[in-house]
Amino acid sequence: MTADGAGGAGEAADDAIVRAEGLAKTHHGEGTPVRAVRGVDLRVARGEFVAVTGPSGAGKSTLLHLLGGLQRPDSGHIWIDGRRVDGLSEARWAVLRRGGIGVVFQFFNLVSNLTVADNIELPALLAGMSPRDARASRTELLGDLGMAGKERAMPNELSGGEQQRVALARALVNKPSLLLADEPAGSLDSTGTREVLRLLSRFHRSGQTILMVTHDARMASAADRVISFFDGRIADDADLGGASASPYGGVSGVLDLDP
Ligand SMILES: Nc1ncnc2c1ncn2[C@@H]1O[C@H](COP(=O)(O)OP(=O)(O)OP(=O)(O)O)[C@@H](O)[C@H]1O
Repeated sequence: MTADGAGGAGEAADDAIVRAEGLAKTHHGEGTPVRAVRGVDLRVARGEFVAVTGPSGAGKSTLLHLLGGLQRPDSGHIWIDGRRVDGLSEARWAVLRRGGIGVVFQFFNLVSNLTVADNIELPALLAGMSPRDARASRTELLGDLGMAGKERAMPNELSGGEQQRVALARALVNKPSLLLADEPAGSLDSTGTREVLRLLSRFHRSGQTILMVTHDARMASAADRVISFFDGRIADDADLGGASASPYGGVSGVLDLDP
């Protein structure tokens, strides 16, 4: 095993951005412990767009939290970009999320006393981007998300959907090798969903690896691959054959969201 724990012959040839083996997590809240993730093996190749779907309570968000270092597995191993990460400290996970992993969750977690512009630029500046490049990147992302002109707004002046888009822009500003997204259009109307989907598809076409949890079949059908999660396990893993090569996903009418 190497110093960072990524051992084994052939490791260097593995183009997986994410690899997990035997991942398990039980939540000990009030009442009976919940076995949310029960032995998951997963491999996401560089450049893939993977959707994770499944019923409420299946463990999808827990899986994403484990892969983003926001919760710790009880057992199993995780590699990100070939590097073993399940033993990393909180601080090292934070560094990884700042640089290599963009995370956008259902709750936007924007900094309430910073403007939209500052919320998006902050992670870029923390990762060492020049103020000029951070500003340019922020302007492009806000334009793509239909939010140009909202730079100086405070998060509490935005609708939920707008906050969601700012959170997505913030997650993408550092061009992370992996985007983890939990219901990235969860609170958006059909127009907002369409914008987010278009943006995700565009980033994916330019090489962005995306692992997205969604309840929305329209969102899922934009992915290359759909994993059905059930009772803490992968119940099905279907390759859609590069569906997202089309800007609107591979399923006819996927973006025909309006009633
Ligand atoms: N912090 C926690 N403490 C206790 N139980 C938890 C905790 N987080 C999740 N759970 C439980 O673990 C199970 C899986 O939850 P999780 O949020 O991962 O499922 P999900 O598939 O993402 O659901 P949803 O689609 O409703 O978001 C559920 O039964 C949930 O109640």
